Amino acid sequence: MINQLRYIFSRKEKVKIVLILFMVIMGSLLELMGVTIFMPFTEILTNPSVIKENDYLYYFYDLFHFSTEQYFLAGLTGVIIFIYIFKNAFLAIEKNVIYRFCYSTQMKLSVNLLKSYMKKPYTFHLNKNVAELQRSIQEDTDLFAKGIIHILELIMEVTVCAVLGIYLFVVSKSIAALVLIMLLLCLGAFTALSKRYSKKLGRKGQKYKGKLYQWMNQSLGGIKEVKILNREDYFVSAYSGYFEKYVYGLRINRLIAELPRHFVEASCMTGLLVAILVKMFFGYSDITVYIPQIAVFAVAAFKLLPSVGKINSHVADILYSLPSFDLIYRDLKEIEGSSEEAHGEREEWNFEKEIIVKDVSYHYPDAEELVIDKANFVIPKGKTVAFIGSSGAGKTTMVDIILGLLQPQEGQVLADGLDIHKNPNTWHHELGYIPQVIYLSDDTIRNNIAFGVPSEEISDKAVIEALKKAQLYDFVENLTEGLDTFVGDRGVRLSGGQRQRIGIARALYHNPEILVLDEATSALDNETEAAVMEAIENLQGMKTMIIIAHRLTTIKNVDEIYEVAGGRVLPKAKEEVFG
Ligand SMILES: Nc1ncnc2c1ncn2[C@@H]1O[C@H](COP(=O)(O)OP(=O)(O)OP(=O)(O)O)[C@@H](O)[C@H]1O
Repeated sequence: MINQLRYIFSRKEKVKIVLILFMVIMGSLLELMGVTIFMPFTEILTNPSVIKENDYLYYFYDLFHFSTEQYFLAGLTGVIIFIYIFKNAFLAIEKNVIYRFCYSTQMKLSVNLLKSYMKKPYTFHLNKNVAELQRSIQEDTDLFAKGIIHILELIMEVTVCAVLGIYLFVVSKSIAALVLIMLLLCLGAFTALSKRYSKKLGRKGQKYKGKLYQWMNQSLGGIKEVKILNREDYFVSAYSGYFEKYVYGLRINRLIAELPRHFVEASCMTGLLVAILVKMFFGYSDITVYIPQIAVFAVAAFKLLPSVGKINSHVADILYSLPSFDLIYRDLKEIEGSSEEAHGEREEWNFEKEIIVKDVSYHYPDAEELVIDKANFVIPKGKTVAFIGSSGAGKTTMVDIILGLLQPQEGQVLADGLDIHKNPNTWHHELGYIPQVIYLSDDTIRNNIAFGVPSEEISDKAVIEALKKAQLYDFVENLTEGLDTFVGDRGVRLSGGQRQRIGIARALYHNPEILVLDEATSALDNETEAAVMEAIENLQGMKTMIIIAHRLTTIKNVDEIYEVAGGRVLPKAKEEVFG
């Protein structure tokens, strides 16, 4: 764990941790002062003449020229009040510093994880469940922050206990020894229990939390199909099943964390009282001799016992959050260096001539069979090329390779000699991509078209131009709020064809040289499909276009057709395709 923390925290944060530890030790010393100050207080209360008998007390009595013992006691009361106010103010500030540090760490890790996941190659996302990534970004970073709080609080409690323990030992060795033995026994037993169960429970909790996110996404993401098929109960029961397992783990871990507190309190109180009785029967019989000692022990016990209970609780909570420490460390380390930043900055580059696909072969990381086997073809600038083939033949795979999302195991894709997989940032600048299902965010039409461009940098002129080319401008112009119209979550307030054309406008916003279209014909009716295709056909000749065709009717006017079948990508004459 130490190595993980050393890796996760920056130099500046490590300095902050040292400062926090210093504050923690200061806080513990203040706690000690709060307790020790009661010893002279109770002594003077029971026997005022002690002021003159005790050299230290008399020194202060004389120094401040107190005329009576009552005034001295009043002065001492003032000091105690001050110490308590100062101590509690200091502890409040200390907590604020700890919380600020931990929650800003949580924010930093969450943002870093999101950024790192987004920078990972496309293949990383093919093998990952979105729910798991959501959980890591949200829940694991939350558990990490809580884990750090527990570690700092554990150090705080241990210091308090150690300092108070030493002090009690000075006051009365026999009582302190007995209490200490009781405490150590309790601590040992319960720490062993948490060690055995808490980390395991944490790992399971992490797994179930991922499942909860997954079922939440599935239930609400597919709400249309769910409602029509009346499958609400199925999704709710799967969700509640995982929640039951998740809360079981939470409950057991909380019990492991909380039980010792009560056990420790009961057993230590017993130890303390038995020790006093033993002293009384076998030592001096005059109970007043013990009053100051008992008072100190009472105050100390008041502080010490909850602290010991909390130590157990923190240990259990730290162990529960360890799987999140592991995950964050592993993910940040794995991501380090493999992000696409390694591909460097975008260069000034314009596509002028052709895309050459040269001996390209590809298989998915977890499969051996080649989906694309030695593909060779050329797409000249300004031409429209369609890929046809049966479902599962590899059309999308071929296009994803051209998009630079999938890196072929063999061969190259060269655009005017530029290896697109070595220069993805430069390449992507020339591309516009229109997927089958357009992802629309719950935002305005303007922001959905400029997608990812900060509001103040959006050019309305470019948005309108893109809408016109996508043949959607008339529709938007007639909306009361025009470009400011909200489209609803995933564009629920738009029709399928409108969503598709927003996708086209989005791809055109940057005025890219090459347009890649995964035809969404299956989702559209004939009339809408015709409108969408008309928008696309209008762009022919102006742009280089690559179309994944699902219906032959839509590609009558393309320049070239390639058929993907059995891993091969071969040109097809139009006469052959259309008979
Ligand atoms: N992430 C993946 N991991 C493993 N195999 C995959 C993955 N994605 C696709 N495949 C497999 O690769 C093959 C080609 O898939 P691809 O999506 O390219 O076909 P397609 O021609 O575009 O099909 P469709 O027309 O149905 O969209 C299929 O057999 C598919 O099962």
